[in-house]
Amino acid sequence: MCTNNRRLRVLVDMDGVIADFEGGFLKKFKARFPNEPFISLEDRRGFWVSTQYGDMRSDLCDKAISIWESKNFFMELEPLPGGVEALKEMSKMENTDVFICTSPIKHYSFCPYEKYAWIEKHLGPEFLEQIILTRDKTVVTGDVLIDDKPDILGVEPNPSWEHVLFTACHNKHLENPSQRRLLSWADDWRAVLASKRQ
Ligand SMILES: Cc1cn([C@H]2C[C@H](O)[C@@H](COP(=O)(O)O)O2)c(=O)[nH]c1=O
Ligand SMILES: [Mg+2]
Repeated sequence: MCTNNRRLRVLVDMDGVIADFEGGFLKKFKARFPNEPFISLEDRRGFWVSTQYGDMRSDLCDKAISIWESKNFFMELEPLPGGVEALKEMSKMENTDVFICTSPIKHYSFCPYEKYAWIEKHLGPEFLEQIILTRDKTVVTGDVLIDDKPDILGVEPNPSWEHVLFTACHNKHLENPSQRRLLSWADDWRAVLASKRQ
C-alpha cells in the first residue's frame, strides 16, 4: 500500500500491454509461412505462443520462435490503443514514477536494442530513463505492475507490487477473483492508481 507521503511507482509491461506482440506475430507468421496453419487471436489460449503452436504441430514451435527472433520484429510492433497516451499521462501525474518493465528474449541480437528504439520512437527520448529490462520482474520494487502475463514468478516469492492483469487475447477467458484487471487502456487505470495512493 502506498502512503500519502511518498511517490507511487507504477510498472508497466510492454509486450501485450503497450506494444501489440500478438497482432505483430500473427501478421508476420502468416506472411512468412503462408502454407502453414495458424491460430487466430480469437483462438489463442495460454501465455506462450510457442507452446500453443508446438501443441498444434511440433515443428511449428520453432517456426513461431523464428518470427520474434527476426530483425525488426519488436521494432515494428504497433502500439496498442491508448497505451502510449496513458503512459504519457501517468508520467505527468504528481508524485508518480512510471517505468516500463519488460522481459527481453534470450536471443539478444535485436530485441533489447529494438525495445529501446520502440520506446524512443513512440514515447520520446525522455522515456529512455524509465526502462527496466529484466527476465525476473519479482525482484523489481513497485506499487503496481500492469502486465498481461497471468502468472509472474521469479526468485522473490512476495513481490512488492500488486499485479493488475491487462486483458489480452490469451488471458481473456481466465477467471481469478483475487486479481484485478484492466480490460484495455480505455478502462479506468486512473482509478487503479488512485486506489494505490490511499
Ligand atoms: C508469447 C511469447 C513471448 N515470448 C517472449 C517475448 C517477450 O520478450 C517476452 C514477454 O515479455 P513480457 O515482458 O512478459 O511481456 O517473452 C516468448 O519467448 N515466447 C512466447 O511464446
Ligand atoms: Mg507482456
